[in-house]
Amino acid sequence: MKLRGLYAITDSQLLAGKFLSYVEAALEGGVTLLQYRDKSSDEARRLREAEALRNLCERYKTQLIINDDAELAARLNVGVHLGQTDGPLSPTRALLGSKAIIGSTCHAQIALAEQAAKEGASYVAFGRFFNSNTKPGAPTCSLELLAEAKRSLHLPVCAIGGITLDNAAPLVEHGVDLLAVIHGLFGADSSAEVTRRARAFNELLRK
Ligand SMILES: Cc1ncc(COP(=O)(O)OP(=O)(O)O)c(N)n1
Ligand SMILES: Cc1nc(C(=O)O)sc1CCOP(=O)(O)O
Ligand SMILES: [Mg+2]
Repeated sequence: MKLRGLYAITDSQLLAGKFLSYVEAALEGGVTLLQYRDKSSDEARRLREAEALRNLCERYKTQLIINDDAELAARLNVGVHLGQTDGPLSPTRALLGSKAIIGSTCHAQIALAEQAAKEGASYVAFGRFFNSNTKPGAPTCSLELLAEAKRSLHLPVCAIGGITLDNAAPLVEHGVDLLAVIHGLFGADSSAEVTRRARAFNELLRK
């Protein structure tokens, strides 16, 4: 499967009161990967929401990825995204199996991406590229690193951090496969606007 397109990531605060309607609006506009990102420790709610997302994703033929939590991903038989402090990649690959999508945060370091590739990552994520409402303190990454990543790695490359329709084009020009977006997608005033934005992100990646 080709991993290229919009990578929509949920945010429990931003989506409060409109969680499923906004996610469905994004799926309507086209989403290659949907990440469930919830930093709470409310296990019951996390399971309920992740199951609801899995059902939606099945309807729209979108792949669901769970942030941080390989056990929950294994329980739902979906993919996982791991940061540098979220646990080792190789045992997660063994747990989820060869077909599961596993992503790895590599900040601005090609060496981290090479290591992730060796350990079985399905894609590598670099960021942050712009000012981020969601994670203002994330380390920064340059556009030049993307071109280097495309040259030296044989995995889909994902960009994250402050991405909007107004600033995404240079990322695509530098070879990005996946645009990972929270606020620039779900910070919209209406579900119709979420769908419009999702379509427009995909349009950028088709060029
Ligand atoms: C696609 C994607 N890229 C990077 C991250 C960040 O992961 P991490 O560094 O573990 O930070 P948290 O998201 O867990 O706060 C991501 N989630 N998704
Ligand atoms: C979760 C996350 N990780 C980042 C990284 O650089 O690793 S930036 C980020 C936040 C992405 O949200 P927004 O699109 O609202 O900026
Ligand atoms: Mg994490």
